[in-house]
Amino acid sequence: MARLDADPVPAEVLTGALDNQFSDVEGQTIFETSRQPRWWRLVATRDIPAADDPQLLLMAPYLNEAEVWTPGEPLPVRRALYGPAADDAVSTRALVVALPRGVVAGEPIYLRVRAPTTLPMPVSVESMADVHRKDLTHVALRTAVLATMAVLAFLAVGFRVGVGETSYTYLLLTLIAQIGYLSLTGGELRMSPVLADLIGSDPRIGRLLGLIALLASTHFLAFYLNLSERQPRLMRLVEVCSAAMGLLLLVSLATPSEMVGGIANLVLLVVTGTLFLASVVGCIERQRSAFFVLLSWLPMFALAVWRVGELQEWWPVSPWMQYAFPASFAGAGLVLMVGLTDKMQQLRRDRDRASQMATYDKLTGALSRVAIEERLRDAIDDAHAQRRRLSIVFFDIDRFKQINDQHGHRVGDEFLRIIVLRARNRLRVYDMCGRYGGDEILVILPDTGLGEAMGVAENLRSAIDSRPLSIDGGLFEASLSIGVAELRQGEGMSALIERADGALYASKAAGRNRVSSGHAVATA
Ligand SMILES: Nc1nc2c(ncn2[C@@H]2O[C@H](COP(=O)(O)OP(=O)(O)OP(=O)(O)O)[C@@H](O)[C@H]2O)c(=O)[nH]1
Repeated sequence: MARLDADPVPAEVLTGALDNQFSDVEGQTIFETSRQPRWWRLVATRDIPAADDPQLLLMAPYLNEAEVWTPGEPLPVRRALYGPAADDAVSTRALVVALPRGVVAGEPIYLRVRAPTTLPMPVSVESMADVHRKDLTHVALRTAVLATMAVLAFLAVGFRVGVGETSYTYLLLTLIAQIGYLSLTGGELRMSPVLADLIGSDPRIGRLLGLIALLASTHFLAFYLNLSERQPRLMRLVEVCSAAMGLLLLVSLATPSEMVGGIANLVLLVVTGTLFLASVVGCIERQRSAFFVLLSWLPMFALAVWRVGELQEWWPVSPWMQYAFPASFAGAGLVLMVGLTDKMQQLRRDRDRASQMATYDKLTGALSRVAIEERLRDAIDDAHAQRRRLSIVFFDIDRFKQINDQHGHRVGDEFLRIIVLRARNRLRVYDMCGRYGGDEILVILPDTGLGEAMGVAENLRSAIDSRPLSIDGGLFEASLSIGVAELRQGEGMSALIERADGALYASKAAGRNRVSSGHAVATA
């Protein structure tokens, strides 16, 4: 292969008069860095008979356009992925030009190539049968990748609506922009003639979609890694990069300049490096989400480095890249979707644990003060609405302070725990028991009148008084002072508790270890 760094009129080139001005190019890839049309000369090293039905292929063309003069043909064949020069008879894998007379070794084929972006275009010759066979594989692979991403995008919509989590919107935006970018650069977009006409050959659109994908995925990953809290300094760097990307996004709309692409690549490098560093640090700190990010990014990162090497011509262009790169996008989307769902589950577990802690008292397992008050409020509303009876029992351990002072807090804790356990064992399943204060316990007895409630209270008192508590091998006498009150018509929670509390203190005042009702004092 050889290249001419000029664009003379075709007649001059085709006569071979300028052949000595062409410079040889190694490998089999057209890699056009100039934005001006340039001439290429391809010379076969062996004969290819016309019977093989040979076709010249220019792979992964994206926006590149080629005019091809095959031997013996006075007029060129024009080929492009989009526009009037597109050939719908073959897939978007390559620009295909028939070589109906076959190829004779040493005979030149001239190409005039216009490349609006710097992307390598490997060249090969295949039989028509091979073109069709490989086209089928190409379409199957590309469809699998794009369909996977589309399914992930649908799932992201479902999760966004179902779970109500904003980060799914960023994931959705990332996927949509990536699908757009891939189908634009891969040529699938031409299946929609309207879209193809509208944006098909505009280099700004690819850049724009690439930037949107990058911006959305950066936002998503920063949220996902919880960077603002865990690594605020890296977050600031990511914010600066995001602002730069936003600016580039606007600029890329205004100008098709290559500079935008160059700067965008630089920002991409910085932001990728930052997020990569953040996820490595996260992994060292055993942050679950960081493992997911690393898992999803490593293949993409490795392929991006490989691609840069190709673009820098450090190594030849690999044909599998046009499948591996999109597949890594789909893989990353899948891993992140799983990772995000895992995070949602973790959040739910945390929330459940927090709610469990807020509802139950850790030491005794009884309801917390907030929870027992809430239940009492509901029970009172029900009792008033359905004209049913409701009573409460309020008890306090006698001389509990002494236990703490003489035997220590640990024994005191165990004392409290056993008393509440015994009390709960004497209650019905629908009675509710909560720790109201330090050693004060409130019991709600639905559908219960004062007389019956006094019986329950007496039962509780004797459950503690009748048998000493066994703690750490020692036996401890314990007793309860109890107040009972039945809900009166129109009475609210505070008034009811106040009456039960008053009765409790009446029990204390009368010598402890006894049950009192809202009015009278009952002796043990
Ligand atoms: N071990 C332990 N002690 C607690 C806990 N919560 C409160 N207390 C203690 O319980 C004691 C409550 O004392 P009071 O009810 O005021 O007095 P008392 O000694 O029980 O005397 P009377 O109630 O008058 O019979 C205080 O010494 C608190 O420090 C707890 O969770 N664990």
